Amino acid sequence: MIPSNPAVPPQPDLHNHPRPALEATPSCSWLGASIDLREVDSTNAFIRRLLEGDHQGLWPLPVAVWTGRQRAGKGRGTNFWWSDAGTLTFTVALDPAAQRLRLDHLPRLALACAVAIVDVVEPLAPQARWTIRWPNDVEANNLKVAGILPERFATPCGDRLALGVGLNVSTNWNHAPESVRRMAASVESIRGTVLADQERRDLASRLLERLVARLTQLADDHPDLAERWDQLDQLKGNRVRIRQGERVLEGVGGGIDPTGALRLLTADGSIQSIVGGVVERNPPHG
Ligand SMILES: O=C(O)CCCC[C@@H]1SC[C@@H]2NC(=O)N[C@@H]21
Repeated sequence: MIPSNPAVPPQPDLHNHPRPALEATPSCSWLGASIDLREVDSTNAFIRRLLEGDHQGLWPLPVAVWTGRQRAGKGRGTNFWWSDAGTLTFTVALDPAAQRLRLDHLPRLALACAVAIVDVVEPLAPQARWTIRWPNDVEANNLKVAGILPERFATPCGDRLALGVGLNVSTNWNHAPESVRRMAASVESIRGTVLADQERRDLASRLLERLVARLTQLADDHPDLAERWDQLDQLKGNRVRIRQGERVLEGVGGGIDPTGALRLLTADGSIQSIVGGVVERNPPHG
């Protein structure tokens, strides 16, 4: 089906021939364990049960959970996350101490992961304009290609982090809700052609590889990481409206600072550091 947003060119039909499934058990020495589920409610919810269950201390973190289908995919806040088997869907559970991550790194976790995703997808569709939509989306040509859901769990073994990723690789939008179709795209629809079988096979392990590299930069407070997310910032120079519960903040995006906060340049000339909230799509002009 063609998206109804007139600004969005029709997405090519890339789904009429059989292709290998997305590789969901990549070999990666960084992972202590990899669990591949045909179907689950949500990989983040599964990880939470794993980390809070009886055998919590026995799991060799990092653990990744992969699935071809989520019945109740979670987005940020109360949002749901729609996907199909063409979406690379996984959650990695981390022990922050083992990754040398401190509390103040946590707000930057999704950004580091977003940069890792761009590292992998940009070479597959280099003609597109790849951006990070603060705080946790990866977009191409202003269409959402990946969402990231970081969560923190307090367990008897200590704090644990879950990093949930949904990356639309070859998603078939025919059965997606209209609201999703209007704003989403896949790597293949952005590229305009299907990926080669080998590119599909390599995607998950490439992504893990880049994730490890970017998490290491985060732990080291390496300036390249912050420089990269600032370069990729979609909101920079654009009108932004952010909802924080009942509160609405308006201004112009002034970049993402090294702590991961969004700088908002407001009409009264001040700069506000925003650490949370929901960024509205299509804020009114004015
Ligand atoms: O865009 C968002 O608001 C975040 C979407 C995150 C989706 C991923 S898919 C894997 C993991 N499991 C979930 O239930 N959600 C995350």
